[in-house]
Amino acid sequence: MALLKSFVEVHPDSHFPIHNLPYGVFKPQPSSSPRPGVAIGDYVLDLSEIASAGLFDGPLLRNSDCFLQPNLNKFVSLGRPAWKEARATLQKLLSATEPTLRDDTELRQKALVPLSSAELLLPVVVGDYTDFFTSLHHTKNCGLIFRGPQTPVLDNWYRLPIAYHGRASSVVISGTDIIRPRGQAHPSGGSTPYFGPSLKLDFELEMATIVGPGNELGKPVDINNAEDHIFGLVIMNDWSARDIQAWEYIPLGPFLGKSFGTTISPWIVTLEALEPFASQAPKLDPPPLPYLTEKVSKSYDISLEAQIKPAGHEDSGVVTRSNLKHLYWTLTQQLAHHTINGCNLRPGDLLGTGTVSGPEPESRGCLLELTWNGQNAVSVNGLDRKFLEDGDEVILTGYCKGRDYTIGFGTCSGKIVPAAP
Ligand SMILES: O=C(O)/C=C/C(=O)CC(=O)CC(=O)O
Ligand SMILES: [Ca+2]
Ligand SMILES: [Mg+2]
Repeated sequence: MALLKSFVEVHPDSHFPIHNLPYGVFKPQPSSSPRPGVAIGDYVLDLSEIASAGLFDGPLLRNSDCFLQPNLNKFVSLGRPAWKEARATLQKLLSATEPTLRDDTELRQKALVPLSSAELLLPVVVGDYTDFFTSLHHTKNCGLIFRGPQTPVLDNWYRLPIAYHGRASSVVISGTDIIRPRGQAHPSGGSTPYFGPSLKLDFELEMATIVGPGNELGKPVDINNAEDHIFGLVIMNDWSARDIQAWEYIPLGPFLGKSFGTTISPWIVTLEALEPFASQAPKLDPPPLPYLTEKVSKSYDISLEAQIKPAGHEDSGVVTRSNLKHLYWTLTQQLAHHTINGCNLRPGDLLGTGTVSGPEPESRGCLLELTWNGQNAVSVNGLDRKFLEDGDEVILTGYCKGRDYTIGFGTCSGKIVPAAP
């Protein structure tokens, strides 16, 4: 690629260089209406202003009102040709050599909003949320902890990407407080369930696909077209109450132990921006059925990290570092499998990858694994943690490091506040 540089100054460590241009939804002022934007350095470019100025002048977006909406659902429904057109238009408008926006003081002042003053909102209306379970390391560790050493990973796991249907209503944007859930749990050794605030509140370090056009009911997505239905990715924290979960989820799966809150990062990083970081996906053994066999099987090299910031502390401490490339099933296999029975996906649906644990003990993606269900503590700035305490803030982040730039996701954070009385 020719040297791409913006007239907007971008710090070399910024997550948001001109190569990224992730999409979000924001309000420039508390009283403004929500509108789409892309992040560039320390600014958000207001796409409603760019559209109103007639600057989306390509054939697909010229007459579209997709950027005059309070969410990105319409834009993501348009599909890859429109996404590529928007990216080309925006990279040109923001480039150092293009005068249209650079030299129009009035438009620049309206359209470039400092990130520090913007309120970031959920980028899409999430109609449905599904969570997969595609890290072999996470699956093995959970199996050993919850089910013992006999068969920590069941045979079906290697044959299909296992998932459960999550709860879309409690998907929240980064920065939203998470109220410690109350519920039933089985006390060890006891026969009567305990009821009260969860004693084993955990985070899960995940990423999630934001679905693009989706499919009609009854018409599965072919595995080799599945990529056309992936608009981009976000970082996700699938908060989990391990005590509630362990007691309630046999035999039907996760329910109240997970549905009290799921946090996503505000910026959707597109597959176009991630393409330079695509890598060969792991070889599956046994080979998958034909409907899950893809001509090109891609992973992405995305470094992931979880930090905890205890109440009253200035600094956060890193508790784990992992990478999206550790996943066994690809994003496209997850998506194609989801539709194989005819189930329809809709624009803005959220498909969690599952907890992204790596092979080393330091790369485990949740406290359940890191502390082996509370048997050991991890150290956070000199404090011991087995599970999350009130006031703890969990900060997830992810990025791809290129030679001259970083493609980042920003942060996905949430603070635990005490349970309702
Ligand atoms: O293995 C279990 O019993 C439980 C696993 C989870 O809670 C993980 C889940 O939400 C899916 C994932 O994040 O991989
Ligand atoms: Ca999960
Ligand atoms: Mg959840």
